[in-house]
Amino acid sequence: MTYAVKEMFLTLQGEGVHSGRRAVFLRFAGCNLWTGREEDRRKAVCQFCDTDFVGTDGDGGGKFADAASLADAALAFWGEGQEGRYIVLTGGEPMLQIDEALIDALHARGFTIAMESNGTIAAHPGIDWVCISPKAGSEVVQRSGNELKLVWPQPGIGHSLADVAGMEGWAFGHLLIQPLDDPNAPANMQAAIDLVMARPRWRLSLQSHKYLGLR
Ligand SMILES: C[S@@+](CC[C@H](N)C(=O)[O-])C[C@H]1O[C@@H](n2cnc3c(N)ncnc32)[C@H](O)[C@@H]1O
Ligand SMILES: Nc1nc2[nH]cc(C(=O)O)c2c(=O)[nH]1
Ligand code: SF4
Ligand SMILES: [Mg+2]
Repeated sequence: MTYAVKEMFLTLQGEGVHSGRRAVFLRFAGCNLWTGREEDRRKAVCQFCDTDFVGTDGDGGGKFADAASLADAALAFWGEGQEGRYIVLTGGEPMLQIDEALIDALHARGFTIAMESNGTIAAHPGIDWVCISPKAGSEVVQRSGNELKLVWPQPGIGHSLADVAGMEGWAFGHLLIQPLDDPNAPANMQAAIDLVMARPRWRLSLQSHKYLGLR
């Protein structure tokens, strides 16, 4: 299997429970909820994406012929040291490309594997930390995992508290609300705070890399 990778880089995980953790980010090309082209955004299922995942032309990106060469490249980004090796598989939608061979190759190199997914494709069982971020208008089939990270407010979910209550019945270890980053960011932040104040099982997740000037 060949893998199409948009970019790879070493940074701190900016979001969620592991925010602040040193991590290699492996961003796969392509998504099933948007083509990634601006002219298609308004008709996409997911319309608020903050990420360029088109093509393989980013730093550290490319087409990798097999799992071993991709895992070797990821290890090179981590650098020296065996402790705490952590990789975040994201995209685009990573479950379009993740397979057993890649999971095994990353584990063989000592990585703990995290994934950021929209949940429309069942998560690979070998992933160590599963983060699912539901998108209004899509069918979330992956209703269990480590963290559920709901972008808020979200037209279609954001105005229906029943949807939020329903998600509280899913099998996640942590429930997180992440403010929608768009031109209404200040109001979105307040809406996210209001939701967490009203529903104490949820906690606020900030995209800290954007405040820190990290990738
Ligand atoms: C770019 S997505 C890639 C992984 C996967 N496709 C997904 O949606 O979970 C990574 C994370 O960024 C979040 N995200 C994307 N655009 C955002 C925005 N404008 N504001 C806040 N979070 C956003 C997603 O919900 C997801 O949790
Ligand atoms: N620093 C940093 N943390 C992140 N957490 C999730 C991200 C993503 O785009 O999946 C992301 C990202 O793009 N950068
Ligand atoms: S599902 Fe994820 S990668 Fe795809 S368009 Fe939405 S936020 Fe972007
Ligand atoms: Mg991002």
